[in-house]
Amino acid sequence: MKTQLTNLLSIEYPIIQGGMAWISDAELASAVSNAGGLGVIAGGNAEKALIKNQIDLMKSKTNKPYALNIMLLSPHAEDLVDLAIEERVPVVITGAGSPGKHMERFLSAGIKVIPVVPTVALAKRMVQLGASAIIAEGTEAGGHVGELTTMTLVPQVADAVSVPVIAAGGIADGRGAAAAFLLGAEGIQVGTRFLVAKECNIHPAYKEMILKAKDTSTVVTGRSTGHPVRILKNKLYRHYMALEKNGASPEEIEALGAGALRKAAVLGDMAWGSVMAGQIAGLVQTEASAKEIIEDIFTHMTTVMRRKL
Ligand SMILES: O=C(O)COc1ccc(-c2c[nH]c(CNC(=O)Nc3ncc(Sc4ccccn4)s3)n2)cc1
Repeated sequence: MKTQLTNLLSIEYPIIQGGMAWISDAELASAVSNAGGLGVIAGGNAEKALIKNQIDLMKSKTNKPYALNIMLLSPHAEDLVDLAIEERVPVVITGAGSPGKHMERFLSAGIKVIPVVPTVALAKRMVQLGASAIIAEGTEAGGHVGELTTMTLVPQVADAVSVPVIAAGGIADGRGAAAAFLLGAEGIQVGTRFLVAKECNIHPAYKEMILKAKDTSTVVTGRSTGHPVRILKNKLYRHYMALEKNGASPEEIEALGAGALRKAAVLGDMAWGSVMAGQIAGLVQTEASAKEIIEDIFTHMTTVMRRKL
């Protein structure tokens, strides 16, 4: 399927795998890239050496395009900016902040930058700074989220910028993909459904929790600390709510989240880990390979579009 995004990135399908901290490693990313999408290695809060290993592994597993996702709240973000330039990473995706101060260095190194944004204003600012495309991520997404829904954010960003827009948040099958393209997107970003990809190395308990999730299984915590994050409801969530209700300080609440995502993804602690997932988790019912997931989404999308149009 050709779109402005597949042309820009030289990929076969207009799909980007969500860069999920502690989850999106070279095994998942290379499977997605080899299947024709854009595989993404997540920098998360990891140190430079660990991500360099993942980039080396990626280069050994695929010669297709891929991206490094740099989470700008990370204390190691500056190091990962250096690493992306040193390793000549083809695409950098940024999240949880504005990559403005790094844009010139990325562009000078020939790196395509695709910021994730939660608002039109940020999208316009990023394009002015030289972004090659924009991921407009709705509040339906897992992890760190803005306030606007995908349905409302995507068409407004598409009207506001001249570069390709990728829709993210709440997309897991052909219907979501069809909706995204009708809203003006040139591609989609999918995170939650790739959590149950066979090549995704999260703890089996995490996958089980995604497969059992319902429409109302997620909630956004941390609005009071300025870092709203969508997670599956569990004991950690109920403890967050009790702290917020009892007037705990933002520092106390933030402290609860430190290392909580690793606790969920690596250690499989579904009670006290931060089990990040999007609202579409309720639609994710079966495990499959990254290739099967990608082909299912676009086959389903073609069927839906033919039937409806
Ligand atoms: O600088 C400004 O004006 C504010 O700019 C932005 C504000 C928000 C965003 C944004 C929203 N969503 C995304 C992309 N998605 C994400 O970044 N999702 C994430 N999930 C888990 C993460 S790790 C984390 C994060 C917060 C607290 C604790 N841990 S990051 N970026 C992007 C830019």
